[in-house]
Formats: sequence, structure tokens, C-alpha cells
Amino acid sequence: MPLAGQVVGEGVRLVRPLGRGSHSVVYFAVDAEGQPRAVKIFEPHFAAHAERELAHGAGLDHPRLVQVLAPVTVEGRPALLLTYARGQVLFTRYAHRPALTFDRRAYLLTLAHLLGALGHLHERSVVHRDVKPENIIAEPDGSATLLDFDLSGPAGETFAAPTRMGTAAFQSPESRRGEPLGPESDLYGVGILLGWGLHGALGPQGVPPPPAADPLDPLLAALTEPDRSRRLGDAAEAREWLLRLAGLPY
Ligand SMILES: Nc1ncnc2c1ncn2[C@@H]1O[C@H](COP(=O)(O)OP(=O)(O)OP(=O)(O)O)[C@@H](O)[C@H]1O
Repeated sequence: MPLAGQVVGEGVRLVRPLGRGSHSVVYFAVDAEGQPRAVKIFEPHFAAHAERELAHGAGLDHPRLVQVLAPVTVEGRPALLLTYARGQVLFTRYAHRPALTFDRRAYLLTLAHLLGALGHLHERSVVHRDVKPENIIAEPDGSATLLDFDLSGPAGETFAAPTRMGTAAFQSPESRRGEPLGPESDLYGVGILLGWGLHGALGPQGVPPPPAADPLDPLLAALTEPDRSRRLGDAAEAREWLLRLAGLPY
């Protein structure tokens, strides 16, 4: 049966596919009160990802984070009812142009919102572990929402075997080594995003190319420091630094 038109949970109607990830397909939906929602439907063998996303996304309450509202089931598959993030996936928006050259103010606001969202997660000792342009949705003015908590977990979480979390181009060196991750590992991903915005390229091994002269260069260097013990690891401090170097009022 087609998923569009089906009613799931407490009167939530699936409308159309919004996106697809490696663990799920996500539908735009409308709830019983007429509120726009998203429903993330996992493949049955990714049930553990749904549980992880519910565990770490349910208690969040920040305007720049998608909120996990409730678990639902769609045709026997585990699924989650989420708040809907308006806008365009960052990767699509900036696929063909360096964001900081062509759309500087909007992209800086996106990074500031991303750092605000990460600060909220980190205050709760949760690490996102998959900061990348596919997991950020931005409105035309740059206002942004961070989504996808199915790899998230407590800072310093260990696994039975070394586990490489995240997406190659945005992975910190410690993540590539399979070490437990902390807030500084998420900030490395923000650094790669900043480098992508400045240079329009991710560079080899996910490390941005040598920075051209830009007021944001010191922040780029602090966020992409390979040694995690020397890297800038505080999202609020990074946000403050970003706004100061960029000369932004917000
Ligand atoms: N709450 C939401 N509001 C709007 N769009 C969303 C929402 N959640 C997900 N999407 C869309 O669905 C896509 C896939 O979502 P998500 O990244 O959470 O899936 P995933 O299976 O965990 O992906 P992966 O692990 O490969 O990153 C997103 O890139 C986005 O386009």
C-alpha cells in the first residue's frame, strides 16, 4: 500500500516523501490539529537506530533542533513523529557555490544556529556524532535546524569494539580512529562546514585546504585542530567567536 495518505499514530496523515537517509525514509505529515510534522520511518533492521534517536531526541527543547515527539509504527516498521523543519537541506542549497562567498550572512547565521543547537545538546552531555550538510535544514535567511539523532549518544560512550561514527568527510580524526567521542568531535564537523563555506571544498581526508585570508581563519584553525585536546570544544565559545570575527550583531 502506498504510504502517502496513510494515517499513523494519533491521527497523523502521511503526505509526501521529504527525504531519504541510509536508515530511513522521511515523510511530510500533518497531525490531527493540522500541524506540519515529519515522520521518520526506519527499515526494520534499523530498529536500534530508532530507539537511539528516541532516547536522545525526545527530551530536547531548542528552537534550532528537531524534536522527537513520539514513537509510531508504519506498516510494522519502527517510526518517529518529529517536528517539521522548514527550508532546504544545506547540502542542496550550497552544492555548487562556496556559501561564505555568495551567501555570507545567511551561512554565518546557519553556523551560529548550528552552534546554538550543539550547545544545547552538549549541556545535556549528548554528542550528535553526525554533523554534516544533509542533517541541517536552512531557510532562505539562513535560519537553521539540526536533525537526525540516530547516531547520537552520551559524551564518551564506549562500544564493545572500536566504532567509527559519522560520515567520512566530516569525521574528526578521533572518530576515524574509532575512539569515544565528545563535544569537540562535533565541533570538528562545524569546522569542516566552515571550511566548506570559505573554500567551497572539503579538501582531502575531510580537512579543508589551507585557508585564504579571511577574518574567520583563526576559528577555522581552532575547530579543525587535529589534536582533540587542543581543539576548541565549547560550542557557546565558538558561537561567540564566530559572531565577533564576522562582525555580526546576533
Ligand atoms: N524533521 C524533519 N523536517 C524536515 N525534513 C526532514 C526532517 N527529518 C528528516 N528530514 C529529511 O529527510 C532526510 C533524511 O533524514 P535523516 O538524516 O534523519 O535520515 P537517516 O536515515 O538518519 O540518514 P543518515 O543516517 O544517512 O544521515 C534529511 O536529509 C531531510 O531531507
